[in-house]
Amino acid sequence: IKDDILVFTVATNETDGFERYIDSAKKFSITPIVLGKGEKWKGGDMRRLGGGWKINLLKAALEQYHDNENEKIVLFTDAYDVIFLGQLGEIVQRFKNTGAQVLFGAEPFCWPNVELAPQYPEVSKGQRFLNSGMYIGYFPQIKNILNKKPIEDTEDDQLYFTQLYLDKDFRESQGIKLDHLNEIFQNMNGVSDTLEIKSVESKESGPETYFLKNIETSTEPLIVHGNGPSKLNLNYLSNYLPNGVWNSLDGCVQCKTNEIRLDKFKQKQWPLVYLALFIEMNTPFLEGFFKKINQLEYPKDKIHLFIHNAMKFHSDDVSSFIDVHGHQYLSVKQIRPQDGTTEWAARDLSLDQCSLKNCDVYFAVDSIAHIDNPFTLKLLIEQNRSVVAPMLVRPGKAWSNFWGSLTKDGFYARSNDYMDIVFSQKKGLWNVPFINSAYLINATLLKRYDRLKLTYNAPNVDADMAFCRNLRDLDVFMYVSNRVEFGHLINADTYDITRAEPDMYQIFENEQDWEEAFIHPEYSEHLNPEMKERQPCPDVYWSPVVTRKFCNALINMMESYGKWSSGKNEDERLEGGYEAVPTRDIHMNQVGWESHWLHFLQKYVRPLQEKIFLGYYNDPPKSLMNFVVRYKPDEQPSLRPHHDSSTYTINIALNQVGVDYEGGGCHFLRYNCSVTDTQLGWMLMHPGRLTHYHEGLIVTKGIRYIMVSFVDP
Ligand SMILES: O=C(O)CCC(=O)C(=O)O
Ligand SMILES: [Fe+2]
Repeated sequence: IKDDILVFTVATNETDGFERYIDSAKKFSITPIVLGKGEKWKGGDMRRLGGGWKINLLKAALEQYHDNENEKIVLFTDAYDVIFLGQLGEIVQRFKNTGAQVLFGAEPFCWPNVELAPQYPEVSKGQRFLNSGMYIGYFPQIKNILNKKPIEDTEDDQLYFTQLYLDKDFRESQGIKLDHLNEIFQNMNGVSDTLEIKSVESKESGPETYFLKNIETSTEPLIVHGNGPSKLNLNYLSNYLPNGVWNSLDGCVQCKTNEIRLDKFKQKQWPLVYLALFIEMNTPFLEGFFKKINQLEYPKDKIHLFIHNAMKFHSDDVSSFIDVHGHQYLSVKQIRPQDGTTEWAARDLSLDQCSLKNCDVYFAVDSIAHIDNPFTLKLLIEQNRSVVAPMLVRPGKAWSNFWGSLTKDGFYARSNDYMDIVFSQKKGLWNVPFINSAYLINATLLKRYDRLKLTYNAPNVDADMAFCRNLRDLDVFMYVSNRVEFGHLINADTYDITRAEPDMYQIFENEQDWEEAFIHPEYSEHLNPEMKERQPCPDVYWSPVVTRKFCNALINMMESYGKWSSGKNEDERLEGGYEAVPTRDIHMNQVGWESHWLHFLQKYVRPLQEKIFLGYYNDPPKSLMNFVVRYKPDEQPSLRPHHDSSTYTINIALNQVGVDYEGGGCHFLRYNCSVTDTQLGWMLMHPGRLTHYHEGLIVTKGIRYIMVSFVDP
């Protein structure tokens, strides 16, 4: 016969923790009776004392049952920080095996009154002290315990049970025992280190099975309680437990519950979004940032836009984005650097604005967060969680927008699975203690908690640290998703805005973005051996390498620096102090861009060279002469015939013939062949000596700029 068993819990709010509790119960077909639902919590401050109310609620709930139901079993657990890991039948079986009439969970701390510790019976193994978050017992004994003496709602329930347990006569008369070895109940506080998530391979080809193992007591507990500070450890466990929420075959299974599908609705009915952008630091590639914001696949007339820009340097970027795209949004609110608003105040304000506009979701994106996947906003909404962040990582690095774990004082710590998640070896929806840079918040949260509770403001901590701490305190789960790729993080650490064209200097720190901005979109096709390079003159090869943005930036770098050489033979920049065929130029090292240029040579020019001049390898290529030449009718309009001191020379056109200047080009005397229709961003590559005696043709109007390198001199 089926055991007659009642499962009770107390939960006033349907928090994320409560939902998780219920989900875990459902997995094992357990239907807890939820006491206190919708009521105002009367049990005092749970972080210190209180909880007497839980006793009173259960006492009242049990009144409807008859006293003679001797075989009825009552199981009580907390809700927000508890998950079931096993079948009720198994729980009851193990309970019966203990021989106890009532079994409480045990923990390593004598709490709330440590002075009672000596009164506890000693144990040789496991946990010595009573914890009241989980207990199981026969109905009559449970009733006896609950009715033993009155307790105020705000008095401490654990103290109540502790006192009864320490009364030896009462304890023995009611058959009260503690689950010292965690056969059923695992309270985590203080013993998280002894807990391991284990998995066993399936015998068939199915996914592996997960269970919790206490390696100290060698037990596999059936209900786990992340009491006190251990609730973050429980959050970590619950990414894998109970079995079935995640496995390596199917990825995340649990993440599919409660999802919504926006395509089922007309766009008019899609959630109203409050999109809040934050530029709190000078940020490389902000243009790319805005481009990706603009490309989000979501109706702009369903988006209120908010921008806090704290950086004067970016004022023009922000204005031009708003000028061009602002009108498409439902509304635009802008806070400028001159307004002097602090980060936390701006963030708090944006939450208030979201509520004011009656938004359904709030989406914060910081300037370092590049949302490359245009479906990100839609996917995050469809994920339908209280708070969910798209995982963003610095490309190739372990630096991301979430923390897997926290130190005791709330700083960064790495979880066991952090690297697996960051490098997407494991994909899923992960409950983590800290997120930043980009995240979606369900606006019902903003309605539920006032700005005192849900604020970015706290003394001596960063805004995002303060906010995440508040979320943790409110039992709001923060998820980070790497179910698909969403985007990446910009590294702003070395960004030096005192330079002209600071983005150009980011070739090392933000390679991917640098490439996107500055490398010609057709460049990579030209690496293909099948692709024949254009050859305007014998052994002069012609390929696209850099973008217009690159060309403009390089010219601007040089013109801002402004110290063009005199064009005389004497040149103190050179080792020999002498240049036989001088140009008016500026060297890369004069603008602090030599190492960047050499990297460009190695990464982008060398592969083309290896394809074009077969059998010549020199990696990394060397080059002492890297410079931008300026030809001007009234300055130096041309360059007389010469050889270059190079194995091969590259010559990139930085501006456009017929538009920016007239005349110009490069003439190869041996072949009587000229390249005069040079293309902006395209590179000429030719041998430097012997066969390729050449000259720079006369510029008759405007200014011609080229970028020249003598490679492998
Ligand atoms: O003007 C040109 O395209 C040729 C420049 C050149 O040969 C050089 O700078 O060495
Ligand atoms: Fe030359």
